[in-house]
Amino acid sequence: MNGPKVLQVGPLSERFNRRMAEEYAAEPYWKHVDGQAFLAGQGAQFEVLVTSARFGCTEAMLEALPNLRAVCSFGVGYDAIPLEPLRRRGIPLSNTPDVLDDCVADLAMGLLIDGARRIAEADRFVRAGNWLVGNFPLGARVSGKRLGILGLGRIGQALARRSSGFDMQVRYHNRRPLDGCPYGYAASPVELAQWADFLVLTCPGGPATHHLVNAEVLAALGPKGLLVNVARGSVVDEAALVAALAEGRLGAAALDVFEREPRVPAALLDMPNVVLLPHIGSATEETRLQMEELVIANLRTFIDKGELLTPV
Ligand SMILES: O=CC(=O)O
Repeated sequence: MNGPKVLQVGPLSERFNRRMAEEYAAEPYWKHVDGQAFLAGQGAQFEVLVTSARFGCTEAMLEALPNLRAVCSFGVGYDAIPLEPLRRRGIPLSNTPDVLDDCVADLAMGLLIDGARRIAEADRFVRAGNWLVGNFPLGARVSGKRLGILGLGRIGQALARRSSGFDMQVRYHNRRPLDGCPYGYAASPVELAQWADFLVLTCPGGPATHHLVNAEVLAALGPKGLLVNVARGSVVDEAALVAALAEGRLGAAALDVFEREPRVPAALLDMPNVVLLPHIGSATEETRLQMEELVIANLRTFIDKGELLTPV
């Protein structure tokens, strides 16, 4: 194929990998035993980097790509991609916004209901034969409760819309209040957590939100509070979360993301009041296909017009 040489950092679906190889002759970086050594010899030929929220890339990789002109990433978060070197070199980055909002918001709602009504725990109870011995303990009501959303962006707003079907009151915290927003604004994460029954994290990851949910926020959420995280593990001080749950200072947690994925703190594995998912927010057939199409649409637009369709 004529056109810019493409380097693909990590494998996505087989369908996507095949398209990248057949239609764009993309070089599969992950197949090189010593990727950095490969780039040291061959890096100068690549002009476009295709990666994902999960694989990201390192500063060393960017340095070994002196002719890089664009980065196209699969996923909405880009905290695994070093932005400063890209900005310095004027290299644009695209992500896949909008197409995954509904699925991530659906999962947040599912986790919220699971955490409050103890669905996964009740399932384990039945499977273990415990129903034959006694009744399952009561959960917490979902409808009519107070929903605090930390990060009212596109996904947070999709969640807020869903919560209206459950007659919930909604408040949020962002760095600044949103103009014309129908929901109440809390001036800090602590203030939001103090008010909320359920605190759901839908903010971006990265340095600006690192450990935004700390011991103080968890204490404010309290022994009846539920924390739901579909954002990034780095937003929560995981050690403080484990301690708060272990000591009964936080009611429950329902988590799709962790600080050191795929590693989950061992202490959480044995806690009945914790729901643990393997980062599946956008993981549906329909949404993943749309995300793939959007990566390819960005790549195509860059090849044809020298610009990206959904630049960050
Ligand atoms: O976590 C997934 C994403 O950022 O899309």
